[in-house]
Amino acid sequence: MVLCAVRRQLLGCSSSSSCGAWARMLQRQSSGCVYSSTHGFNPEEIREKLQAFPGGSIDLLKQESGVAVLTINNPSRMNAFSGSMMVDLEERVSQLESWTDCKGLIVQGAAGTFCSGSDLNAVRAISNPQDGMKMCMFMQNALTRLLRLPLISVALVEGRALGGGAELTTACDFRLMASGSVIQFVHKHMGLVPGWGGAARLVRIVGSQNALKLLGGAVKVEPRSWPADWTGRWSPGGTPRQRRVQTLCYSKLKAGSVNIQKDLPQ
Ligand SMILES: CCC(=O)SCCNC(=O)CCNC(=O)[C@H](O)C(C)(C)COP(=O)(O)OP(=O)(O)OC[C@H]1O[C@@H](n2cnc3c(N)ncnc32)[C@H](O)[C@@H]1OP(=O)(O)O
Repeated sequence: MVLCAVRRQLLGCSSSSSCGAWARMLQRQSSGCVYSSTHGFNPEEIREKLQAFPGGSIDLLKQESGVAVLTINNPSRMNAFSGSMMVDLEERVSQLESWTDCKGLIVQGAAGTFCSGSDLNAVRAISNPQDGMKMCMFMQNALTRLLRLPLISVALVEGRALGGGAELTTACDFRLMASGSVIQFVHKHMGLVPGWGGAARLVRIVGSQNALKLLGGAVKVEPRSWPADWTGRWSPGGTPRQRRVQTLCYSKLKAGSVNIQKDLPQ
């Protein structure tokens, strides 16, 4: 009962029926991967290969408020994803799937930057196309499950979100960018297409023409250069859902670890 009251307060519901409506609105398929054995995908096999490239971690902080914080933590490589971090991510998503009282998720990078994509050393070492494909399938599954969590998720972007880091931001409901931050799909500079499902998600967020510009031109997205629903500069009115996200972000700000006031409405 107490939990329901807290949930209602956070979601701004005035009655249990409107609370139920919110729950239904947020209801999304919380399981179900893109790739399974019917596609010849064996997660166990690729998990083992990824674990051979250690470094960094993906940390999950479950707060009593029901808001979780997922931190990409590999500062010596600008929070690039090592192989073991990919496996970590999948495990953290599983933990979030089973935490039924979780209402919100903030995805952030450690040490003032978001994520510089795949660890290039690991990418180079996974030298055959078959394993590269399996790694992409693995990350697409993990990020699809992240996006389908029945909660509100926000990518809090400080510093750079490059390559796979940019793709990760598209697996969240909203992106909130700190001053001076950049999201950039740098894949084309490396002769790559987004392998973590970011292109398909991007089309849904910004439309196909804008997605083509961002991907084909490796255009830098900066806090004030793109529409509000992309960079998180919400109008004071906003939709109810956007207001809930702002509430979540403000509580994060109050906790004191991120300084992004400049990009939020006063
Ligand atoms: C899914 C497909 C993908 O994600 S492909 C990967 C796409 N990402 C990239 O191409 C980003 C490559 N990195 C960079 O451009 C720069 O390091 C950025 C992030 C701009 C930071 O530049 P700067 O501030 O000058 O720092 P720096 O280059 O000295 O980097 C610090 C240390 O971090 C490392 N680092 C950075 N990014 C990665 C990465 N993706 N994989 C592996 N290591 C990375 C750098 O090598 C550097 O390490 P070290 O201090 O020289 O040992």
